[in-house]
Amino acid sequence: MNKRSLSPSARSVSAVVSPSKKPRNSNQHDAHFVHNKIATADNAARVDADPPLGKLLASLQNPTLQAQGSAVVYWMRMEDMRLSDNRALSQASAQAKLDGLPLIVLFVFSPQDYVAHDRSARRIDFTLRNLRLLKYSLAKLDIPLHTVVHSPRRDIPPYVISFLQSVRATLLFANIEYEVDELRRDIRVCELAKKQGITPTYVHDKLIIEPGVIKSQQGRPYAVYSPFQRQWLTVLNADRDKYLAGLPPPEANPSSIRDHPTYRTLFDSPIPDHIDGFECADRDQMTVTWPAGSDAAREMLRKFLYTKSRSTHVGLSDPLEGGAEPSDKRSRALVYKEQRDKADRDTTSRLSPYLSAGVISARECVRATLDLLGVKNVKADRDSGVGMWVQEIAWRDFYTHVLVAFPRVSMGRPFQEKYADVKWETNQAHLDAWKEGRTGVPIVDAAMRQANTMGWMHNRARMIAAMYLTKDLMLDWRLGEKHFMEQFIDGDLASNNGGWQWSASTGTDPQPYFRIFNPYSQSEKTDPTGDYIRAFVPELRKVFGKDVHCPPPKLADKLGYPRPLVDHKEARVRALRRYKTPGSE
Ligand SMILES: Cc1cc2nc3c(=O)[nH]c(=O)nc-3n(C[C@H](O)[C@H](O)[C@H](O)COP(=O)(O)OP(=O)(O)OC[C@H]3O[C@@H](n4cnc5c(N)ncnc54)[C@H](O)[C@@H]3O)c2cc1C
Repeated sequence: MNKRSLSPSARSVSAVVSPSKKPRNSNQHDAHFVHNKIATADNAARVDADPPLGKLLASLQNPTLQAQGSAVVYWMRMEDMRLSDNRALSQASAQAKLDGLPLIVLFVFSPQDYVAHDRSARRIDFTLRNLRLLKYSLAKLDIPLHTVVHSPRRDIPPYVISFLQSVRATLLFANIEYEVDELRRDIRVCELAKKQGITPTYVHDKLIIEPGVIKSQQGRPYAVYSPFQRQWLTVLNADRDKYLAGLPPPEANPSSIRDHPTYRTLFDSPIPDHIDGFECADRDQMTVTWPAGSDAAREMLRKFLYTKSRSTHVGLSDPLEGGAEPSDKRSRALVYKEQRDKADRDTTSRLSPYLSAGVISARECVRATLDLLGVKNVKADRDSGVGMWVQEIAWRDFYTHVLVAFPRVSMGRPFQEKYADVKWETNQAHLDAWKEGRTGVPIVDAAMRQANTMGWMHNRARMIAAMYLTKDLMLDWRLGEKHFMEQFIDGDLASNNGGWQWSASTGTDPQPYFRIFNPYSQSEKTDPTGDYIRAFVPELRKVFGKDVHCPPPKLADKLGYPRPLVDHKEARVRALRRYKTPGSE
């Protein structure tokens, strides 16, 4: 994401809304690091007119032939934390074998980027936990994983080049990160590499179909999901082997690398216990609820595809723990269409942290649906459970395509500029109550407390909580976007921004502003048993029936549960007025 230093006139989101607290992720590397959040409309338009992915791909054209080095480097990033089915790693390994060279893996921690991206301590800790497993698996293949904490972030390109020089490597492989800052960083790496006789190779890996392929008849990127998804499916099934091919893990290095005077020390590089400023306060709970590693991710995928949902797994729990009955007809995947909007059971896969960190590939998820159905063609229809689930994977592709084609969305701008002037409230007390789950609307409070305890939220709950912040409390969607990133273990800029702009009715393919969720009727649909609310809102643990969705004032007072911050009907009228004429009171 590129939210920093977009222009001298770029403003911080806190300035538009209310004085915000000191950033919780400030740390010793970044005590003076300030990142601006909202680009001017002109600057955003300039970046949209010439998106940086095109520049990166152009700078990879016509590489000059380089003298062979002594090693090949794969630069692992936060989104590709697995060994198998990893395109850049696989290509790096194949090249190393071809050239008879050792393979070295590099990982650069960049605290300033974590601040700029509002990364949560949970997401950073998940990265560290995965890296520990990866380091172990790589070491068994005699492949060193070299890690470094690097600040300031603007110096990462020269650092990476100097690392390659220090290990006498002339080939660099990496998977593309699609956020603006990261693309600009990689363009700079390419510029420096050219001067130093190094050939970089950047490949598409994150998505099923890479950005740029799915276009409208006019050759433009889609800003609406349904036609995007239809074409996505056609393109995918027309070239299934290309888009879904699995790739082997890297081959082992010769064991002699461990005696090599330069390379042997790379094996000693430690995985830090934590990154300063990102200490994960509930690491133990996170470790149980979101176990690290590709094996855990695969087991979660298997359980989703082949076993039933459980009411015991609403909140913090071990997803790998037994108890789920194998079911060939009622597995979560097969009844996903009917059940996915229910938050009172583990109806969805809960794979988002693993997909966001690349612990499992989206390709593997889609391949697994083919095995489940025993078919060759990918199904992504609205009539079947599995088809609906594949549509969610397509949403993930869609939002990253949007980010690449319209980088403005990651620069704090609404996709629809006409809503840039919508008048937001300035109310720190309301914002705090929303964050802490004290709005007096049980489904919203359950959702927010689920985020606070699990670092994750059910999709429908995210929509309800986001819609409530923006339409009922009339608070700026960028505050919610930032808060989710700071809380979630699955924080992904494209999906989070897409989800927020959809809910705030400012984005591509948004919920129209006049369709405003009624949180009480949403609650009855999303949590028909009330188990979700009772799991996260202990004040209401003994309340059943309709009251749990909307406790009568006297009951709420007796239970010590807050009264609603705003009246939904009145808030709705205010939102309609302000959206209809942006700028009006
Ligand atoms: C306001 C808001 C913020 C969000 N922030 C994030 C985020 O930071 N990271 C994130 O991964 N998802 C985000 N989402 C999308 C979605 O809520 C989560 O992906 C989903 O809840 C994860 O649960 P799951 O893995 O059980 O999903 P499943 O229902 O099992 O879906 C499978 C996978 O499809 C993808 N997916 C599902 N729904 C969406 C969607 N609406 N948009 C994009 N991809 C989707 C995810 O990778 C998910 O793991 C957000 C949605 C909203 C409304």
